[in-house]
Amino acid sequence: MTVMIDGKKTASQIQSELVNKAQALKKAGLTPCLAVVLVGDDPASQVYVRNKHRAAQKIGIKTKDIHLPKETSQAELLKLITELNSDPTVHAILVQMPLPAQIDAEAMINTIAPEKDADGLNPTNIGHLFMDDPRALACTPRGIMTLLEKYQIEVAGKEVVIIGRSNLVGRPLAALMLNADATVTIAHSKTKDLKKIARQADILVVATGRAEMITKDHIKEGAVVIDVGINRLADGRLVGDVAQGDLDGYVSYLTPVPGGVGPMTIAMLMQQTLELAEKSR
Ligand SMILES: NC(=O)C1=CN([C@@H]2O[C@H](COP(=O)(O)OP(=O)(O)OC[C@H]3O[C@@H](n4cnc5c(N)ncnc54)[C@H](OP(=O)(O)O)[C@@H]3O)[C@@H](O)[C@H]2O)C=CC1
Ligand SMILES: Nc1nc(=O)c2c([nH]1)NC[C@@H]1CN(c3ccc(C(=O)N[C@@H](CCC(=O)O)C(=O)O)cc3)C=[N+]21
Ligand SMILES: [Mg+2]
Repeated sequence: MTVMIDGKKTASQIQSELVNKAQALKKAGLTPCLAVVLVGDDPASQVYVRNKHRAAQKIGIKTKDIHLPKETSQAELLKLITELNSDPTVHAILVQMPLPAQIDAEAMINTIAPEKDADGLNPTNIGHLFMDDPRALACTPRGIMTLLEKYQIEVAGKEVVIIGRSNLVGRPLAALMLNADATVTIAHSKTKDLKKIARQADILVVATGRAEMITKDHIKEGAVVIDVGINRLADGRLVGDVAQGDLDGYVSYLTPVPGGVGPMTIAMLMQQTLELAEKSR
C-alpha cells in the first residue's frame, strides 16, 4: 500500500500554530514582515507568490511585494536589496529564483543580509548548515525534513538519493540529510546511469524541473519518493518531476503534486519569517 503524504494538511496545521506566534510578536510591538522580490515571470514563481500571500495574510505576517520587469539590471536589484537590508520594518527577504540571465545570482545572494535571509541561501547560512549548526534554512529542504518527521519516516542510516544540485533545493537538502545521519548521494545532469543510482535509494528526492522525467524503472520497490518539481504543462496542469501514474502500490510513500512539498515550502517560509523577526530584536 502506498501512503500519499498530505503536505497540504501538514502545512495548514503548522500555519495555524504560527498564528499565535505572530500575535505574540505583534503584542510586543513587532509586526513581522516578509519582502518578496520577483524579477520577470517564471511560472513556478508565480504559483509561489500567490500561495505565499494567502498564507501570510492568514497568519498575520505583513508582506511587501516587489515585482520588477525581466529587463531589470543587476545594479538596480542590488540597490533594492541593500535598501531592504537596512529597512528596520523588514525582517525577511526572499528573491525568487530563477533570475534572468543578466543578473548574477551569486552576487545577489551575497548581498542579502544573513539575518534577513528567508531562503537560507547566503554563504554564511550555507556554511553553518554544512557544519551542522543551522541558522536560516532553505524552506523547501526544511519542509521535506518536516514531512518525513511528521510521517515518522526514519532517515538515519538510510540511502538517500537526491536528483538535482541547485543551491535552493538539492545542496541544502543533502546537508540536512547528512546532518540527520543518512548516507547521501547527489545526482545531476552529468550523472552516468541515473537509473542505477536512483534505484539504490530508500528515499528518493527529485528536484530537476523536468516534468515527469523519473519513471517507475528509476525507483526501487517500497522506496519513499519525494517529488519537488512544479511544472506547468501546456494544458495548464501542474505536474511534478516524477511520472506518478503507475506508482500506486509500488512505492511506500509518495508526495503528490500539487499538495505535497509545495505547501510545506510556504509553511516553512512563514515559520522562518517569524523566527527572523523574533531574532531581530
Ligand atoms: N515544491 C517546491 O516548494 C519547490 C519546487 N521547486 C521546483 O523544483 C524543481 C527544481 O528546482 P531547482 O532546484 O530550483 O532547479 P534548477 O533548475 O536550479 O536545478 C535543477 C537540477 O536538476 C538537474 N537536472 C536537470 N535535468 C536533469 C536530468 N535530465 N537528469 C538529472 N539531473 C537533471 C540539474 O543538473 P545540473 O546541475 O547538472 O544542471 C540541476 O542540478 C523545479 O520544477 C522547481 O520549480 C523549486 C523550489 C521549491
Ligand atoms: N528564492 C526562491 N525560493 C523558493 O522556494 C522558490 C523560488 N525562489 N522560485 C520558485 C520556486 C517554486 N516554489 C514553489 C513553492 C510553493 C508552491 C506551491 O504552493 N505549490 C502548491 C500549488 C498549488 C496550486 O496553486 O495549484 C502545491 O504544490 O500544492 C509552488 C512553487 C518555490 N520556489
Ligand atoms: Mg535554481
